[in-house]
Amino acid sequence: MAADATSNALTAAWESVLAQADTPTRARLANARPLALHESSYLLAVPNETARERIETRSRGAIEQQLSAHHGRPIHLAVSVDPSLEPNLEDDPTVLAPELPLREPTSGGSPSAGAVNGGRGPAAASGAGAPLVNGANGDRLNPKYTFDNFVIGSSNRFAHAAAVAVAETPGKSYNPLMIYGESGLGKTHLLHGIGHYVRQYTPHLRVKYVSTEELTNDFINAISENRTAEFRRNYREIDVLLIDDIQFLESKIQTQEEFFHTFNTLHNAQKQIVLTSDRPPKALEALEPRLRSRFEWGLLTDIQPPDLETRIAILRKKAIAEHLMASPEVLEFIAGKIATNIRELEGALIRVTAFASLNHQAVDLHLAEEVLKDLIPAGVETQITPQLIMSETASYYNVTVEELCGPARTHVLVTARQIAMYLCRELTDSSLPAIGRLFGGRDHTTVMHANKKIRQLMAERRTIYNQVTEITNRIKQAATYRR
Ligand SMILES: Nc1ncnc2c1ncn2[C@@H]1O[C@H](COP(=O)(O)OP(=O)(O)OP(=O)(O)O)[C@@H](O)[C@H]1O
Repeated sequence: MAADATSNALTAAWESVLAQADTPTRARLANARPLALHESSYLLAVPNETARERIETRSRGAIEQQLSAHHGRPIHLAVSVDPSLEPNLEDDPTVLAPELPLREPTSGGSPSAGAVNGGRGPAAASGAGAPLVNGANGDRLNPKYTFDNFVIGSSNRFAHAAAVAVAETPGKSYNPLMIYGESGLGKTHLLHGIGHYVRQYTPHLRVKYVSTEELTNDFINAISENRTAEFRRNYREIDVLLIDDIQFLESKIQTQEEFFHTFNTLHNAQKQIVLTSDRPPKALEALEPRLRSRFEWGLLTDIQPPDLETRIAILRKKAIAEHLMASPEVLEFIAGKIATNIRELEGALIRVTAFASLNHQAVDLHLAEEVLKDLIPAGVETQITPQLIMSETASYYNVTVEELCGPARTHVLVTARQIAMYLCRELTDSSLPAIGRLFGGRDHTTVMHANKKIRQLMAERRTIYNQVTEITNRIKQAATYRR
């Protein structure tokens, strides 16, 4: 009853805001959802960073005024990003649409992409960023991530075999199956591979794929809207539950509690659970011990970085699948350059072939060397830290690091911030949440968004590509100087 009253008060306040809003504000609020009113803070969720920026910069005053009038006391608006509110997970590409009034980069049009480590660059769009489709069971699987497209080598043979075993007899072989390993080594690919396989060969089974971030958002929304029964049905009436990046459950106490019960329900009913993580359960220190121990009940398997032969084989497969023309010696050259992340490996191949095609040149060794000349050789320790990236980016845009981490959302600051976040992800091992914390305590979804946005803009706009390249060069120079 009390919850109903709270929810009614929240809705009534929101309706009063919408009623008073002018047309542009109403458009900005189209997919917004009020989450909670806590004392003098009104919490609103919007689907993406663009919407948040627009509301913060253009509509905050009017909304706060109306909320304060409605409640008869000063109300502060807090806007969070919840990507699940997005009808289609693609972002609004207009966030940085107007060209920025910035000084021109000193070196334009360098063939080397911005990111020195082979960056996910524009290329990544065809990999992890590829669209997810809704399957018959409501699961969302990337059509490219199948077992057929997965190259097996000594580094991933065991994980692949375990994934196939689980896909063939869900709930019977290993439960849960937990695959862990560093970023970009194929964990998500295997998870989707299981999903595809089950859908193809046992279509009556219900498969659900979610990232831990979506799971957490779903749970928060369910609580705030009194829909926990529905949430439980959605996660418990499932035959194969595939959860990506479970490390993001760390420190989320309430979601952990809920997931604990979901896990038990599924496990008791012999339903299959598959998890991926960047670390083994033991290293997930901010996870409840009872969950950690459950993750160890079934089979734990890691994925290691691939050896040279596997890397070449992955590139060959990718080149064939994407109709990219590259000779064996070029593939070997690229595979020799990037050893630790398959996403970067694919990114480098796509960058080389894209550059050749843009400039009507053949993909030969000389061109590949030129395009990838800024890559940091495998195994070389760099002194690139998030702090260095932040200070170099701030100085490039003539802003301070405090401003970069602060709340202001002018176009220049938004671009600078997103590029700095992108480079932190590309050039350092920092996790998304760690980067978010460095940038004034922002959420990891904000960092994820920035990453995706800059990758997309680098592919679409030469200005951004050049700016990222120039800032990267400066960072490298500074890091070399410090060595
Ligand atoms: N063995 C493989 N064969 C073919 N492609 C692979 C293989 N391993 C990884 N890839 C490709 O590398 C890219 C990155 O893989 P994926 O997204 O699965 O990594 P991940 O381990 O889940 O990384 P993260 O932890 O950052 O999410 C994907 O495009 C994937 O298809």
